[in-house]
Amino acid sequence: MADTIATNLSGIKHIILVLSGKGGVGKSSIAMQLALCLVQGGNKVGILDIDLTGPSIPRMLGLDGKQVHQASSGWVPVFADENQNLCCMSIGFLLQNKDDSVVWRGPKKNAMIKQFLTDVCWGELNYLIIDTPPGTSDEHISIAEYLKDVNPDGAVIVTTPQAVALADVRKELNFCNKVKLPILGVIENMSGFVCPHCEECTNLFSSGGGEAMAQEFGVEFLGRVPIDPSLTLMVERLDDTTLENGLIKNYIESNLYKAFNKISDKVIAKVT
Ligand SMILES: Nc1ncnc2c1ncn2[C@@H]1O[C@H](COP(=O)(O)OP(=O)(O)OP(=O)(O)O)[C@@H](O)[C@H]1O
Ligand code: SF4
Repeated sequence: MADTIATNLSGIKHIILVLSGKGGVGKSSIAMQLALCLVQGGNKVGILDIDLTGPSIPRMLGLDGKQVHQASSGWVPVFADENQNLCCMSIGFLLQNKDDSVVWRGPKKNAMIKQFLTDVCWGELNYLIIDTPPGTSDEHISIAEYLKDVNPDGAVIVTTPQAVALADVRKELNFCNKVKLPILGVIENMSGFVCPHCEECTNLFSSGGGEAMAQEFGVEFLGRVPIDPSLTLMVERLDDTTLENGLIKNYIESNLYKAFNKISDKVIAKVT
């Protein structure tokens, strides 16, 4: 089994998981932004969305309603751009209707995740970013187990400045230590609101919690990402425009890119 996964993923140079202790902290947005920064830097990138009950990657990349093509060699992931530099796989592409819900027990979820690793033709990629569900559930335990023989580079942990999200992240850090998944660092999302008029950053909640927690656990603090309402607008306005002319172009002009590009450089430095 492990051999099949290792063989199927052998063209991928780096595997990075994105985790969060709590839902809604922006884990999928962070996975998407990391992918966009890496593509912008000239890399070939894949996103695997293993959030089986709440897949958000297809919507975020404007790919809702797209279908996965079944080739003789396996599932062809959905490409988000004409140049085929960003591809993704999600349960969302396999559901008849995007509002269908997946109510599966652990074994069925594990089988699906394994199939994503063995049956998707990922080909040659510089990076595979794996977006996970919130918390530490069956999906996390199985992905850590399935990837054991391919030595993933590690996990990026996403939190927000609120104390409750930080407490949940502690559990996530402990989980990584338990399954021996290296921790690449912590990102504090929704950290302050940048005024669209003067670019002054106002901290709506206490700030610095993510950094303090990273210090306490001896892991790197990768940086802060501000709240930027244009992120939601960017995603909502995605239509048939190509990724380069739509999402990537708008993204690199936004405040988020300014903050995130530095974070993405730190992640690259950690894995290369
Ligand atoms: N920095 C940000 N600025 C503005 N909006 C943001 C930011 N980060 C995330 N959001 C918005 O917050 C919402 C939740 O984000 P997202 O879906 O990425 O969270 P999540 O942690 O993956 O959630 P879950 O795993 O529970 O589905 C989305 O509408 C997203 O657009
Ligand atoms: S931060 Fe400055 S420009 Fe923005 S709303 Fe406040 S006072 Fe106005």
